[in-house]
Amino acid sequence: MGKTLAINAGSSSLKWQLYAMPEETVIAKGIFERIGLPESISTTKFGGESHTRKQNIVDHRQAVLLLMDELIHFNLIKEFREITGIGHRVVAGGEFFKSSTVITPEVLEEIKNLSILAPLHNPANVLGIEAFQRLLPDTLAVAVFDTAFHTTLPEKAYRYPIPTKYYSDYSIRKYGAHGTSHMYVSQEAAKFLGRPIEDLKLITAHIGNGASITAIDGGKSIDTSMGFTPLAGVMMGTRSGEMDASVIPYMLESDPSLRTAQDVIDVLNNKSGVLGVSDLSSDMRDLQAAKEQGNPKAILAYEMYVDRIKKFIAQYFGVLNGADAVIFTAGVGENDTDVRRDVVNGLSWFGMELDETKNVRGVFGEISMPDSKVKVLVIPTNEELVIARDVEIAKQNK
Ligand SMILES: Nc1ncnc2c1ncn2[C@@H]1O[C@H](COP(=O)(O)OP(=O)(O)O)[C@@H](O)[C@H]1O
Ligand SMILES: CC(=O)OP(=O)(O)O
Ligand SMILES: [Mg+2]
Repeated sequence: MGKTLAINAGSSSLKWQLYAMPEETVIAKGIFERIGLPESISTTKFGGESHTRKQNIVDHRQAVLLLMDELIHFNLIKEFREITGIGHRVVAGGEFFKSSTVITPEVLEEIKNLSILAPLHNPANVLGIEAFQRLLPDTLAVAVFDTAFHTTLPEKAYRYPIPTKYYSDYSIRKYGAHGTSHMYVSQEAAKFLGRPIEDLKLITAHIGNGASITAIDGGKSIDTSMGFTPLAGVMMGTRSGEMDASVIPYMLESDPSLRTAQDVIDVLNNKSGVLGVSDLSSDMRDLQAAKEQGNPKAILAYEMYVDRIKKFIAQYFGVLNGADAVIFTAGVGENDTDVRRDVVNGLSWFGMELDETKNVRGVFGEISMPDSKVKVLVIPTNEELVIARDVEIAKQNK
């Protein structure tokens, strides 16, 4: 019973939804974008209204304080204690957290220790958790891990082909990310197709600022494109994705502005991907606009981006030995009709046939032809709903 707040702290954003539970009614939702950059934007939506404000927000702690002010200001809650549960997205749970967990001081300590596995995300997740602990010290708080859904990966998929001691002594392996989203959209896809998920082979493409592709067999993740950290896999807004590891020491040797391995990783995490190749922006909307104007760097960045997504989907046709459906989700996957068209048409040999008339913005469900061997679906993700549901389970177990 009561109101539950679901917090999805990304590297530069904080998305939130306030729910009446257990009815799962959304009372309000919003997003703080461009945290740490000039002109941060906050948007709050409730009862058909939308309020947007521009202000400088230095970190996730300040975003939490502003969020609580807004909830009171817009009369969405009268006092803080109406919130009886808070769910926090945490990207890396390592091998330690296999499912959602009530946050205790020991749990928070462990989440901090796991920051090496998600350097852009876990520190932001921790700031969000700590800010709420100060404001609502007695409220049930639950951590929901991106990695939990991928704990079903078989060893052949999660191990790297390096000496065994690096796994046994240092836990170096593939952990994946975006698991909450891959799980949610795969379950929604099964409902949409009217088939039990146990009978389905699915490839889910979560393409947002961060992006990952997952192979799901019978509802279980069996391979995924992100790795030890969310740097691996496809090319992303600011991240390189897969590349030859030998480049790392060579960048260090050849560029005098780089002093440590961490400096190189910062370039690969924050200055690469679409931003690095286009020299323009990490945002797909900006890239599309520049591409329309014939900007050659933007065209190359776009072609590389689509190429990497195609290759990972093609790989997972191999891992699964065929698939019933490919699902697009997240900011780019849900909105960018060009990316979907070019990926699907470039994989037509695998049995995907796009229905151009259905491939429009805001579409939900099937965008393939009725007789397409592999269905192509667009399913909006909802990580916040899964988070709120896990808080509800924790409330009931209290
Ligand atoms: N209409 C649109 N067309 C193309 N891309 C879009 C559109 N709307 C959002 N995006 C892309 O979605 C990205 C954000 O996706 P999102 O899933 O919110 O990412 P994250 O959770 O990683 O911050 C933006 O960087 C932008 O590139
Ligand atoms: C793990 C990850 O990349 O998350 P996001 O897409 O929210 O940055
Ligand atoms: Mg996201």
